Amino acid sequence: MTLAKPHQGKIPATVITGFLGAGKTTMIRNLLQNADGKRIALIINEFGDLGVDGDVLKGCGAEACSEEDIIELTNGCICCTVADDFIPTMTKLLERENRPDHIVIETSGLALPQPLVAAFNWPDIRSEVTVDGVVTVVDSAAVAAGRFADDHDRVDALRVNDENLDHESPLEELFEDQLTAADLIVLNKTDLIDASGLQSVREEVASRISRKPTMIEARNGEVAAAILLGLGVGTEGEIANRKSHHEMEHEAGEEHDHDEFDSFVVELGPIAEPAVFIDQLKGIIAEHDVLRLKGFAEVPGKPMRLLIQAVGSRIDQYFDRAWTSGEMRGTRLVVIGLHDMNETAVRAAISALV
Ligand SMILES: Nc1nc2c(ncn2[C@@H]2O[C@H](COP(=O)(O)OP(=O)(O)OP(=O)(O)O)[C@@H](O)[C@H]2O)c(=O)[nH]1
Repeated sequence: MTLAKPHQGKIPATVITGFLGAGKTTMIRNLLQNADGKRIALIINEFGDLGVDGDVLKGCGAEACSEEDIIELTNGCICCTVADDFIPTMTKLLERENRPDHIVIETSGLALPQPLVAAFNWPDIRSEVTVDGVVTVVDSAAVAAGRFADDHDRVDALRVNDENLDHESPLEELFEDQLTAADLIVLNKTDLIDASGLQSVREEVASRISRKPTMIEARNGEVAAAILLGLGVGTEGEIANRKSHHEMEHEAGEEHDHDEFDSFVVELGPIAEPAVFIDQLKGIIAEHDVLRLKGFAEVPGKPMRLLIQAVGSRIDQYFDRAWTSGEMRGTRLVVIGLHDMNETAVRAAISALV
C-alpha cells in the first residue's frame, strides 16, 4: 500500500526573505530566467513606495513569469497585512483557471516571515497550497562588516530619545528573526569577501539560530531552480516552533510594527553627470546611515532610464530599459533608514546635488 504524501496535489510556495538589499530580487530574477519550464506566479512585497522590485522583475523578460503573474503588494509589510492583502491575493490566484506550477513570494526586507508562513494554515489556503520552504538570503558582505552586530551604540542613542524602545538593535533582531524562519540560508555576495571572511560569516550566522538549516553560498543570487524550488518542507506545519522576537514579545502583550524604520521618496529633475551624482550620494548615505536607496534616474540625452541601487554606501547603477512613451520621465529614489534618520537633511542634501 502506498500512503498519499501530505503535500500531494497542493501548489508549492517558496517564501524568500532576507534583509534590505541582501539580493532577493536578484536571486528571483535569476530563478525566473532558469526555471526549467515551470510556470511561476510571483508575489512581491516591498517597503517604500516606488515598486522598484516589481519593475525590475517585470523587465526581465523571462518566459517563466508573465507580467500578469507578477503581483505587487504595496500596502505595507506583508507580515502586518496578511489578512487584508495576502489572503485575498492568494484566494484570487487560486481561483484562476490557469494555475501556476509554483508560487514564489518575496517579502520586504523588513518583514518577519513567521506571520506570513503561519497564514498558510488558514483552512482555505492550507487545502490548496503548501510552503515548500523559506529561503533566507544573507548579504555576506554586510554581515562581515558587522552591519547586524555592532550598532549597539546607535540603539543606546535611540533609547535616549525613545524610552519605549525595549528591543536590542532593530537590525540585529530582524536579522535573527529572518534566519530563525529559514529552511535554506543563501550566503549571497560572496564575491565581496575573502574565504576567511566567509568562514566568519558562516560562524556568525550559525551562532544566531538554534536549528541548523542548510547554508549555501552564492554570487548574484545564482542558485539552481531545483534547489530553490525543491525543498519539500511544508514549513506551515513547523513555523510555530520558529518564533520571532516580536511574536515572543507579542505573547507578552506587545504589538508588532515597523516604527523602527522609515522610508520616503525623493523626486528630482534630470541628472546631468551620473558619475558625480553617485559619488556624492555615497557621502550622503554614509553621513546619514541610509540603509537602502533605490530608484530610477533620468539622464539628459539618454533614451534609457538609469537604475540606481544602493545598499549602505555600495552603489550599483546601469541603464535598465528605455523610457516608454506614456511614462513620466524624471528621477525618483526611495530612501530607507532607521526611524531617527533625518529626512529633512537627507532630502535637502540629495536635492542639492542636482
Ligand atoms: N556584488 C554583488 N552585488 C549583488 C549580489 N547580489 C545582489 N547584488 C546587488 O545588491 C543590490 C541589491 O540587490 P536586490 O536583489 O535588489 O536586493 P533585495 O534583497 O531584493 O533588496 P530589497 O528588496 O530592497 O530588500 C543590487 O544592486 C544587486 O545588483 C552579489 O552576489 N554580489
